[in-house]
Amino acid sequence: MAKKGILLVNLGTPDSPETKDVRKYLAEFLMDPRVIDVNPVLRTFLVKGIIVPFRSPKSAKLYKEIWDDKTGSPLLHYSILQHKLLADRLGDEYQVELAMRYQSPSIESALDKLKASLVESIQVIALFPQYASASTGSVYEKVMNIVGKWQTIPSISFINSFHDNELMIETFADNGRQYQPETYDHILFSFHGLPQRQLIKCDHTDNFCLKVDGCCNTLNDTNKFCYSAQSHHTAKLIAEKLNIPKEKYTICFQSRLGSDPWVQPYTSEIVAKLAKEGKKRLLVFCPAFVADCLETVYEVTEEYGGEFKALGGEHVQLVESLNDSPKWIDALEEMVKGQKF
Ligand SMILES: C=CC1=C(C)c2cc3[nH]c(cc4nc(cc5[nH]c(cc1n2)c(C)c5CCC(=O)O)C(CCC(=O)O)=C4C)c(C)c3C=C
Ligand SMILES: [Fe+2]
Ligand SMILES: [Fe+2]
Repeated sequence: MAKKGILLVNLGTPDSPETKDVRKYLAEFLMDPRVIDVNPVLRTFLVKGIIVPFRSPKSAKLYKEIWDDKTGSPLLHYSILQHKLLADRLGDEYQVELAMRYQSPSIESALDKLKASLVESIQVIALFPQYASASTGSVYEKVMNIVGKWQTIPSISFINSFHDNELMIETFADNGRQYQPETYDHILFSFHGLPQRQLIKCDHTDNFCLKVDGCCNTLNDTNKFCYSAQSHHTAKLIAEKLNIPKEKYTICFQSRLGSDPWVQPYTSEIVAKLAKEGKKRLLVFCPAFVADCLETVYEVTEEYGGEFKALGGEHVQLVESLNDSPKWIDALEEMVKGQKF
């Protein structure tokens, strides 16, 4: 009997922490028109002329800090575990493949495997809880470009986002609970940032995101695809599960690149403000990531942790990502089985 194909796709990571591989990764990633969304001439100049040459050696040093001798990049390591655990869970009726949007394993090679197995359908899950054109949108465009050239196109489905998935929220809450959030001075929900213009472009009404006061802080029918509003919603659901009162947490955005305005407030500014207010211990959730990666392990723990301590704080504790938690695999299984063709 024909199997059902499942394609899990995460962002991608360099093949090694060496500068040449980081350069190759950053060039592929940042030349994506959905990531650096400016005209092609300016994008090529910015990426190939400035960002890649200057950033690659610095990023390579950071990747070396988080690279494990045996398992390599945490992002790839946990993605491989998630793939294996989900495949085991789903059994013979399904064929599950893993791909990365950038670098390896490629989306092309994973789709080729599903094609060769004559799967009856393909369900694509971009592993980003909140929708952004630069992440989920880019994965789905790439899949459509490849599959669109096939002679026979199977039934295919995409999940726009899973920012409010109950089992995912519970997994983050369970991970946080073990640190006893009530013993921390303040809690941060730090999401990957996004240029503000990308929020505006995702607003199909053209007069809501960043135009109406508080527009991107509350999810509603008008802004249901807004990355910021979805992020706020995820954070509120985790905070509710843990009974964290509103005044005890802040939603913020990290990893800004370049000088254009990104979604605010910036995590670095919040960390500095909290240190100046005399807060000593921070607990940080990063619910834009389903696997620990450079942006969580290094940026939160080392970079923000260092900045916080330099300003008088004592400790920044990262809450682990979903990684290989059984409940997160339950969430993936539920997403797969809940999808009707
Ligand atoms: C959560 C989803 C992500 C969105 C949205 C996103 C947008 C985005 N990112 C950059 C620039 C960089 N991001 C980098 C690393 C990185 N980004 C995500 C996820 C999203 N990015 C992840 C999971 C990672 C970690 C990868 C890993 O190998 O661990 C990097 C590289 C690291 C560095 O040099 O600092 C850059 C650069 C932009 C410009 C952008 C939106 C427009
Ligand atoms: Fe990123
Ligand atoms: Fe918005």
